[in-house]
Amino acid sequence: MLELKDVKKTYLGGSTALDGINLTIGPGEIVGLFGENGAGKTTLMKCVLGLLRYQGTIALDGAPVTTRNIARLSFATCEHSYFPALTAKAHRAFYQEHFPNFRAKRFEALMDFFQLPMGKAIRGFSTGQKNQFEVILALSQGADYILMDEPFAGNDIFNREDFYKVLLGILEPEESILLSTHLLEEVQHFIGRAVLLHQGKVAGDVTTLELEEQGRGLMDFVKETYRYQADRVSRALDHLTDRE
Ligand SMILES: Nc1ncnc2c1ncn2[C@@H]1O[C@H](COP(=O)(O)OP(=O)(O)OP(=O)(O)O)[C@@H](O)[C@H]1O
Repeated sequence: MLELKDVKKTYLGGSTALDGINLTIGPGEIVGLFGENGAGKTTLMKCVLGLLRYQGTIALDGAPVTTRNIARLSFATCEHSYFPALTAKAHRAFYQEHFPNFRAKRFEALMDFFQLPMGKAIRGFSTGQKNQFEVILALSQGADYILMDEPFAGNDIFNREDFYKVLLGILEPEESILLSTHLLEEVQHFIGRAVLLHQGKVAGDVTTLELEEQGRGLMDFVKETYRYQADRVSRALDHLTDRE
């Protein structure tokens, strides 16, 4: 169980990115993390991983996240965490040595799925391939909480859609995913729960089962939560062009 209690993050210079986040993610949950640009999604993940200082508490099965349990968390980010000069083969050897639960079979199956070469330095991959490799590492590390922050920037729709299907097929029941993305419609059949952030606060939290029971779609829920203003574009244009 990953538990965030009253987590606050204020960056130097005074910008409040997280404003009292309470969130619990249990084993096996696949959670979509949504929110406008600047809502706090990346900051939340970085706090969980201990990459940023924060106020409040974050615990993994009741224990703080430290070097003792950090391997239970993995992170795929478009800021990338792989070694650009190393090949996939060298990454496999490195991960095998440093992560006792490394899933070599999954690593190879995903390399094969994305048709990535084992013997080429990652810096020679295309942007989309680099992101694919980042995701492969996060999924193969052997973590039970896998955090993915906009993992598919630069990937084509065919790769993304097939990938979600493959992912659902390979995940073990105890593996949890926290996936931040703006591609809401694309992941709606993949996730089991949606958490909506707005200005550093949890604005909505719903399971897809609850939505089904209410006969509502994820898009309806999101629009209602954000009180989506259909006339936003025209108002902005009016404002920009000084129309009355
Ligand atoms: N290093 C930083 N220094 C100062 N402010 C920051 C820093 N990183 C993020 N912020 C601010 O914190 C807030 C949350 O940013 P964050 O990157 O977590 O949002 P996000 O939801 O991931 O956005 P996006 O969808 O655009 O990636 C924003 O107001 C942002 O400007």
